[in-house]
Amino acid sequence: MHPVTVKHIEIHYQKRLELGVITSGPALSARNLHFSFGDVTALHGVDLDLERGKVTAIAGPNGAGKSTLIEILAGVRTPAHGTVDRDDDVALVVQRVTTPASLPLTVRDVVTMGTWGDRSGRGSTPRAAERKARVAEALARVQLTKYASSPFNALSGGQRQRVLLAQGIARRARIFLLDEPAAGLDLESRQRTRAMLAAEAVRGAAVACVSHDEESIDAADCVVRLVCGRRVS
Ligand SMILES: Nc1ncnc2c1ncn2[C@@H]1O[C@H](COP(=O)(O)OP(=O)(O)OP(=O)(O)O)[C@@H](O)[C@H]1O
Repeated sequence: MHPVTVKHIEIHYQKRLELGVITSGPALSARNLHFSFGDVTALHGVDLDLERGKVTAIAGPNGAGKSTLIEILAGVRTPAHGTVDRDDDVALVVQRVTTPASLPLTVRDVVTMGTWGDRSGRGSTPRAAERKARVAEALARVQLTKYASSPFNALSGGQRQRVLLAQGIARRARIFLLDEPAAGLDLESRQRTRAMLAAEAVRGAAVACVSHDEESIDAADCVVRLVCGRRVS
């Protein structure tokens, strides 16, 4: 298999846009978001749009409000003021996740959960054979096929984040929100993760990713910078 370069991805994306496979315009629009933890203001009047087919890096120093913003965009937290408009289903890839010891799930189980029900509003619940195919495809896309039968908790933090990414892929989510998917990863793993996210954008998803490392910020199509809960660029 040939390596997929950023140039390949850009050309592929342009073609899909020209062919109308990807529609332009934001998949998610947030306006005037405010949020506080008691006396601590985490977000102060933040606006942002996430475009289909693009990777947006959410950058800023520690405590700037990046995780809070991602959680509000995902609907996990409710803003004190402001609105989030989105049509599509969201896949949230959080930083640290484990399953309870009393609930021993395999990697395949966690990805399969992505195919349960139909939260996308784009059709009926997929049948068993389609669910199985989607899970296999999603695991292959995040390069975790060989771990399918492993206990979820036995994987590294970065691998577990990729399992959550695969869950979103299996669900056909069109918006991916990731909290520091590159944290603690080596250079090769960071590059691989960036390529996976770029590939989802090429397929028309809107991807937003909290990023600390400069390479990921430079590689993103758009950058949203927060400082002390305010958007500065
Ligand atoms: N559960 C909480 N209770 C109280 N304050 C909190 C809580 N979570 C976050 N905060 C505060 O809200 C502000 C924004 O935090 P947030 O985690 O969103 O920042 P961040 O940019 O993601 O930081 P980091 O880069 O360190 O992960 C910080 O001042 C933080 O101390």
